[in-house]
Amino acid sequence: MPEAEFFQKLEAQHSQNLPFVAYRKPVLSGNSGEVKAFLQQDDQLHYSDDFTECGFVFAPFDTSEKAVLFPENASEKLIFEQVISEEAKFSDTSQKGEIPEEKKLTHVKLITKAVEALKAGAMEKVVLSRKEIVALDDPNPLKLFKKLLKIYSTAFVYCWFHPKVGCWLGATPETLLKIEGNRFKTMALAGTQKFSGTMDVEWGEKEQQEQQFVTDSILDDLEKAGVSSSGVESSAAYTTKAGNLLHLRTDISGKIPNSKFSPAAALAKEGQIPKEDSGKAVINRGSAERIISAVHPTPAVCGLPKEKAREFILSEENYDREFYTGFLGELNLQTNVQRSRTRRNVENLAYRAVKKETHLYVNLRCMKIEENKAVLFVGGGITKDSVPEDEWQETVNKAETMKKVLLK
Ligand SMILES: C=C(O[C@@H]1C=C(C(=O)O)C=C[C@H]1O)C(=O)O
Repeated sequence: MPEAEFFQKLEAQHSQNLPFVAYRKPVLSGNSGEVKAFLQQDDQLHYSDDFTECGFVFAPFDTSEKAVLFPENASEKLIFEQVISEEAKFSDTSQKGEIPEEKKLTHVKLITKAVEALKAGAMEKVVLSRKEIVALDDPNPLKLFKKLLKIYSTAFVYCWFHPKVGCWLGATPETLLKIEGNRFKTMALAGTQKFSGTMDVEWGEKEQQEQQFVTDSILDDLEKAGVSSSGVESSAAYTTKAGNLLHLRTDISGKIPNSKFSPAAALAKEGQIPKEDSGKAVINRGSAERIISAVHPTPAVCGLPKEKAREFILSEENYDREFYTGFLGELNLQTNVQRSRTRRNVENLAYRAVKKETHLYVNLRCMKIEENKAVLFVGGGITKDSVPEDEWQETVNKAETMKKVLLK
């Protein structure tokens, strides 16, 4: 579909106050990327019960709250191919968008309190965040989405709207979980410094340690979800760029086990679902739920130990994160896999395999649009070695990702 038609349809959807999401996955090679959209046909609010549904999911940070779903069978799907040109430059925000001193004092105070708790051994890491409000001249979310598409080609870029929930936009560098068939991928992303023209940088002890916490904890959570460490590969930590920032990243991948931990097989045995449904597809869908619940929220956005950090966040942050540090993306979508047309494959019709794919991202570098203002959400990992002033500056740097498309 031509780009102009894609955006006309989205504008029409938005002006009718109907739910939609438009998004593009990171473009890591080549010079084009697919921009897709789900346009829900009415304004009903659907939820995902257990991540076995098919569609686009938008989940909050707080796991006690429900994840919103745009069901695939209740949505029109659109797609266009975006040609990636050299990353467009928008305003240099470093001198603009003054933040009131009081905001800084409040955040520094919160971090100081956390460092004391960390030094006393209450936790090993806690991720603390804040929100920041920027007035908008033009709050049209689709215009902002177009700008995000242009400047952040290696991020997952999205614009999500539901009249009963709100409007969110973001450009996140972090995958929560990708599942293709019986293979999964995830990442441990933490540690931040400003990009100053080179990827060849040194990382301090604090950053290396906080990133290692994330890697270890994800591996641990996977093991608890039935993915044994022998089936998991993880890379060495390396430097990756996200907008004007650098992070430390470890890639983790592996095979999802079936049978033993399969809720589907168990249900079939108990006669709760038909025997034929205890097959692989169902098994893997059950596994998706188990893995999502095991890893989210990772210590990249919550902390360690997870429950203590979560309690600290909910009681001390003093605002509602809503969907920031939640996750979003494609859930159990069918993709056609073309296999070679060998005689055996042709006879077995195996050249037209259908795979289910789930691709979820952590909702970071994001904002909520409310009438004539944007509410930005930014945070960072705190350990006992954190310097409160530096942690404040890190949130200022992170806020630039969204400010680049907001400020003139
Ligand atoms: C919490 C955020 O980012 C996360 C925290 C990071 C850190 O503490 O260094 C780095 C990347 C993200 O995992 C955010 O962008 O708001």
